[in-house]
Formats: sequence, C-alpha cells, structure tokens
Amino acid sequence: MQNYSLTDTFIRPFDQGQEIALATSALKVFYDDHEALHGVSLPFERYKITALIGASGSGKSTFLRSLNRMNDTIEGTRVTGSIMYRGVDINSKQVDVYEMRKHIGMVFQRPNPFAKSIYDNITFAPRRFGEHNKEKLDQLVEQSLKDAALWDQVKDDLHQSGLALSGGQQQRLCIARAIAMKPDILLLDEPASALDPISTSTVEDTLLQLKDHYTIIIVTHNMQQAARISDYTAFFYSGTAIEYDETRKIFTRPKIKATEDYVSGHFG
Ligand SMILES: Nc1ncnc2c1ncn2[C@@H]1O[C@H](COP(=O)(O)OP(=O)(O)OP(=O)(O)O)[C@@H](O)[C@H]1O
Repeated sequence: MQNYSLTDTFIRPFDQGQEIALATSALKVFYDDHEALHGVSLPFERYKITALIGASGSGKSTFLRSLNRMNDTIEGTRVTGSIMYRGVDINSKQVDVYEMRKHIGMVFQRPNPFAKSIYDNITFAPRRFGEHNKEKLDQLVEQSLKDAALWDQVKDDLHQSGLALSGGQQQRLCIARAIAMKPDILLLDEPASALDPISTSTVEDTLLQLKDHYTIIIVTHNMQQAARISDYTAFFYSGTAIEYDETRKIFTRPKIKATEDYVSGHFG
C-alpha cells in the first residue's frame, strides 16, 4: 500500500446550529501495547447517516466498537480520550455501560438473532429492563418490525424461530431488536456484507427510512453503499480519521490524496 502523510488531514468543521448526537475527541485505542487508533476526533450529526470507510486494518471497527464500549469486552484493551453523548463522557468508568447501550445500540456484520422466536428476539431486552405488559410488548414488536421493514413478511408468524428467516430478514430482525430499545444512535458494522444484492438493497432502504428517527453510524467496505446512503463520510487511514466531510464531497472533491486514491479504487 502507498504511504501517505498522516499530518495531512481534513476534518470538516461543523456549522453553527447543527445538532451533534455524539462526538469523540482524541480517541485512542490500545490492544495491549499496540496503539490501533491514534486520537480520532469526529462529530456525528443527529438524524444523519455517517459512513466510516477505509482499507482493512485502518481502524474502522475498532473505532465503531468504542462508541458503545464494546471494546471493554476485549481483554488488554484500553481506550483513552472522550466520547461525548448528551453532555456525558461515556468513556468514563462511572458510566453504567448496560444503561448506555439502551441509547447507543449495535448491529453486527453477521446476522445473529437469538435461537428464539421473532417475538422473543425483540422483547428479550425490554423484558430484562422491566417491561412485562403484554399489550405494550405487542405494540413494541409491531412498531420495531415495521420500522425495520419486516412486519409485512412475518406478522402472521411471530412465534417462528428467528433463525428460520433468510439472511436479509435475519439482519432486519437484528435491526428491529436493536431499535426495540429505542436508542438514539445505531452503530452498524458492515451490516450488509454477508447479504445478497437484493437483501443489501432492502437493508439500505431500511436505514434510509430509519434516519428520520435515529442517528446512524455505519462501517462499510462498499463505496457505492457509502455514496448511496450516507450524508457524511469519514475516511480512516492507518488508525487515523484523515478526512471527514459531506459524502458528496468525499466522493467528488476529496481534499486528501489518500482519500481520492481509496474512493477511486487505487488502493485498498
Ligand atoms: N481484538 C483485537 N486484538 C488485537 N488487535 C486488534 C484487535 N482488533 C483489531 N486489532 C488491530 O487493530 C487494527 C485495526 O483493526 P480494525 O479491525 O479496527 O480495522 P478495520 O478497518 O475495521 O478492518 P476491517 O475492514 O478488515 O474490518 C489492526 O491492526 C488490527 O490488527
């Protein structure tokens, strides 16, 4: 891979009045002695989709996982810097991580429904957090499945196993499960990479619908996908976010040579 200067960065400043749902400052992640992220400062605007792009190993997933403290589960991992959410630094040790994850949910690369019914997949977390009213749970299941564009396909079969659905449907079930907790922010790590083009397209449509109510941050290797669905794009290179801007600028007039080479397919 070609080497580019890391002193050459462009992070687009935010306009006055834009509402920031989440912002990192000088975020570093260490896996034992290895510094995998070198101080990433990025804002995420409310009700927008931000794509994180970059070559394999550039740190996108490491960064995404830090945003709801999933890296805490990896032994030997240390995260420094701040992640501001509603005036609270959620990287602080005092934060109740389980409570925080109600607000910042995550969907993984491979669809991973529980080996339970569709209904139980969606109500599992709300029940654990104390919701036992059948009528409310029924409404939650219907609304979450509608928001994830799955209701029409499964409404007569809510008690069949989530594992009996197709890959694309399973991924939408995982999105429904995440939004059943009514998070503010949805983190998605390559949610369509294991899916066929038709399922990919339905998941993309679902995300575009969801951004009316959620702030979405998505890691993707698919440049067309980033261009199709995101409002903002951050380009990761060697553990640093070296360019962040409106997606249309990243894809038409990037300011940094490494970004231009990556989006035009010249490296990575
Ligand atoms: N659990 C881990 N333990 C040790 N090092 C890790 C771990 N996860 C990632 N790394 C290292 O951190 C760096 C960034 O990896 P990361 O997976 O975040 O990159 P990525 O851009 O998401 O890559 P990909 O697109 O292949 O998923 C790499 O050097 C990787 O080897």
